[in-house]
Amino acid sequence: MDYPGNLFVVAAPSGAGKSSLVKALMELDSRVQPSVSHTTRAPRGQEKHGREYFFVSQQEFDGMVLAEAFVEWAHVHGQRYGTSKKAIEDRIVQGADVILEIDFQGALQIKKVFANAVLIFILPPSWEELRSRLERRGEDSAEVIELRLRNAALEMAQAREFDFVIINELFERALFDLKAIVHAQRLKFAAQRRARADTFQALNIT
Ligand SMILES: Nc1nc2c(ncn2[C@@H]2O[C@H](COP(=O)(O)OP(=O)(O)O)[C@@H](O)[C@H]2O)c(=O)[nH]1
Ligand SMILES: Nc1ncnc2c1ncn2[C@@H]1O[C@H](COP(=O)(O)OP(=O)(O)O)[C@@H](O)[C@H]1O
Repeated sequence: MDYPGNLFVVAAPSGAGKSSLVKALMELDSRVQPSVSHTTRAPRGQEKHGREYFFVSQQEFDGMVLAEAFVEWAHVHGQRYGTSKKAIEDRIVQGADVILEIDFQGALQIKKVFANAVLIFILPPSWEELRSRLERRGEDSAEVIELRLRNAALEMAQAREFDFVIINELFERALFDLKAIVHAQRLKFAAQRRARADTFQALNIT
């Protein structure tokens, strides 16, 4: 499938800094729009329905799975999370670049459906720093933090499957890398689309 917009997928273990990086990228680059996922987990302090996530019940999530409303969904940290078709398709058809913050299982599913999706993995500089960021964020209980750290090893083992890996040690440096990847890939895909359109025209392919 080919659309005028591009898909960027960012995955990382919890606490590596992906939400902060994606938020900062969107402030710098208005062509990048978020995909808002559905989840069965409860909202955290400042989170709003429809902004960070659509917070739904298990039954609502089941209904969406049955209705084939998701491009991908997965079990993560004991909850379910999914990207709806609605969250991305309209926007990439209109030429926007959509960025998905999802786990590695979802990222690999997306790559199967959208072969041109750009997969970016964010790594923390060390285990100590990952733990301390989760603790400093202060949003999760001690048990939830331990679960997320246990799952982090499995998630980080998937980093090699991604197109790009960014180490988020210094925030500004990691943001620069993310911005550079998005800009370079955008230019690459635009050039490919132009070359294909020119060739189709030259060969009278309609
Ligand atoms: N597969 C999939 N994973 C998602 C989706 N939305 C969020 N996630 C992932 O679920 C995990 C937990 O997210 P969240 O509860 O917001 O915690 P955080 O990553 O610590 O901020 C993260 O790895 C997210 O990237 C989605 O739509 N699909
Ligand atoms: N490079 C960094 N250096 C120090 N702290 C960071 C850095 N990047 C993010 N953080 C902090 O780490 C915590 C986790 O970041 P967050 O973006 O919520 O991670 P994720 O979305 O991957 O779970 C937040 O408190 C955030 O402000």
